[in-house]
Amino acid sequence: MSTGWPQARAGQAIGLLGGSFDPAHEGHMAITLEAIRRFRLDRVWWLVSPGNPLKPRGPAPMAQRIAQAEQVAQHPKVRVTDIEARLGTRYTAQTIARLRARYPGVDFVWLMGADNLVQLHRWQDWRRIVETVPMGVFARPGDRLAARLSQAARVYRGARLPMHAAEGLARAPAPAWCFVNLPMSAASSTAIRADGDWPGGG
Ligand SMILES: Nc1ncnc2c1ncn2[C@@H]1O[C@H](COP(=O)(O)OP(=O)(O)OP(=O)(O)O)[C@@H](O)[C@H]1O
Ligand SMILES: O=C(O)c1ccc[n+]([C@@H]2O[C@H](COP(=O)([O-])O)[C@@H](O)[C@H]2O)c1
Repeated sequence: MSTGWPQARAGQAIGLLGGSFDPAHEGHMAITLEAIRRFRLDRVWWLVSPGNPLKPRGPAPMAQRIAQAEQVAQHPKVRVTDIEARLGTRYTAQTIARLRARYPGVDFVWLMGADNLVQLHRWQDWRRIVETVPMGVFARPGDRLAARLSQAARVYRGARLPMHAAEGLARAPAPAWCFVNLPMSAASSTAIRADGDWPGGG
């Protein structure tokens, strides 16, 4: 079980993949590995959320989601964490502010799928997030077009880096974001829960 604070040194580039992970699946791993490669990240931390503020249904218990995520995230550069539970945060803007204070000199990059870019403008202090950390956004089946047309993409269209500049994203001053087209994974927690393959699912 991942407890304790992960280590990071000043100068390192750390990707943050926040999620419900209810349960974790190959899609999470696919974007994590792509982020490490494209953005030259030293590590990716999975932030297992105590509960997405926009999702009405509560997730399976934290300990269960963490244990399952650790089975999926078998990679030396990937760390599953309960950081948000420790910090007592579930809003990303607050989490990022607290992490930056706790890890001075570390370059954090927020990672998410295209479906989350579509609704980013509904998150608490969403502009502060975009203006604080660079963001890597990953194509997801069905959401590519909506992501491009999203409010966040339109407001920050001038801050978008082309794919060939992705390796500089972590060191770029915010706002900066990059949309990554990759062989898309159709995996989703919703589908796994619907199949009845996740005991925490409802
Ligand atoms: N197949 C995928 N391709 C791209 N991004 C993904 C994929 N699956 C999850 N993500 C991204 O990973 C992050 C965490 O996802 P989350 O834990 O909510 O899984 P999910 O499959 O989207 O769950 P649910 O179906 O319950 O909404 C989100 O930013 C999400 O967009
Ligand atoms: O900060 C917010 O207002 C906010 C609203 C919705 C989602 N988020 C974060 O987005 C991440 C992805 O959530 P999910 O449930 O789609 O995996 C996770 O870290 C959530 O805490 C954050």
